[in-house]
Amino acid sequence: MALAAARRLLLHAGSRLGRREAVDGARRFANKRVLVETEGPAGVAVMKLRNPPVNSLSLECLTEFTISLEKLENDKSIRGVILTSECPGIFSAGLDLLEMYGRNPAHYAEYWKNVQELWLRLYTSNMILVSAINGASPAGGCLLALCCDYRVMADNPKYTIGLNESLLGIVAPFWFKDMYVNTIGHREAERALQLGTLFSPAEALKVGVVDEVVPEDQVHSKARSVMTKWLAIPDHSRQLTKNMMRKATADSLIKQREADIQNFTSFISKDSIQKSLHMYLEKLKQKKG
Ligand SMILES: CCCCC/C=C\C/C=C\CCC/C=C/C(=O)SCCNC(=O)CCNC(=O)[C@H](O)C(C)(C)COP(=O)(O)OP(=O)(O)OC[C@H]1O[C@@H](n2cnc3c(N)ncnc32)[C@H](O)[C@@H]1OP(=O)(O)O
Repeated sequence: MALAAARRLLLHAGSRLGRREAVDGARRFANKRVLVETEGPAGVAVMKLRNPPVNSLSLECLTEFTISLEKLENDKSIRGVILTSECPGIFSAGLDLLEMYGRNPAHYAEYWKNVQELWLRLYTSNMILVSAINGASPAGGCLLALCCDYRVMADNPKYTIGLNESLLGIVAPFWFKDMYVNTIGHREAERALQLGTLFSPAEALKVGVVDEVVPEDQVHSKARSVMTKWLAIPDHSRQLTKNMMRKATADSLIKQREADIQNFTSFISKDSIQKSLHMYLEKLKQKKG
């Protein structure tokens, strides 16, 4: 209930801000953790995640992201979205570990419902989505990129991308796995999921996790030029084709959303899984020295 009220408030605040910030035909609206600007080719919005330090997908961030996407979907002048990050060196650190550790089952269920919601919206969006991956992109960060129609990644060997859940002692759910298989094929996905592989940009390009790797200072211009190419395709034929390619994967979650929430909740609540997450969080802390 509280979340629904927050959602209404944010939608309202976002539209007021959108009007107030209109300058020279470029428009912007912002929630605390997501900034949306329309710039560049007509009909294109740039969506920037800004949840420092690492753009982890906290419940608030997921909610704001979903609302921003909903607003763009409802704006018939917007045909494409470039998804990127405002946090230096990080695209997104994925799901927020603190939402999955040390909480109660009701919280886990609420969190997972919102993860599902964002995924379904992104994966089935009618808009053209291009990701400009300008930093590290593990697990849920990789998931965001995989939802896009095209992925451009910065050529910086410090940045890695992949579904690394197994390294945390957790398991990517079937719909993460399905999307990975759809993108890189069964054998590569099987290996990468079991090993929790985080690919360098060059490796990611080789296996097909990303479509293009460009020098870091060209990620945004390349994403824009890719977008221009995709915009040249009639919307109706592109959208019907996208739907044909993605519907079965999305439907398999839609058919069992409740069961999936329950699976997640009981899995993540297990002592052994909480212990693994604790160890992983400690490792992240120790890394700092
Ligand atoms: C058959 C049964 C199946 C049942 C299955 C059912 C359901 C499925 C169950 C579970 C599915 C869960 C799916 C999970 C998906 C995820 O996305 S999990 C998150 C994975 N993310 C990561 O592994 C990334 C971890 N972070 C890093 O590697 C690094 O932080 C970095 C992103 C590379 C950035 O490095 P750096 O710039 O050096 O920053 P720091 O490491 O110092 O981090 C800064 C602070 O941020 C905190 N942090 C980092 N990542 C996260 C995160 N994901 N969530 C929350 N917080 C994070 C980090 O701890 C630092 O905090 P402090 O400053 O120390 O407080």
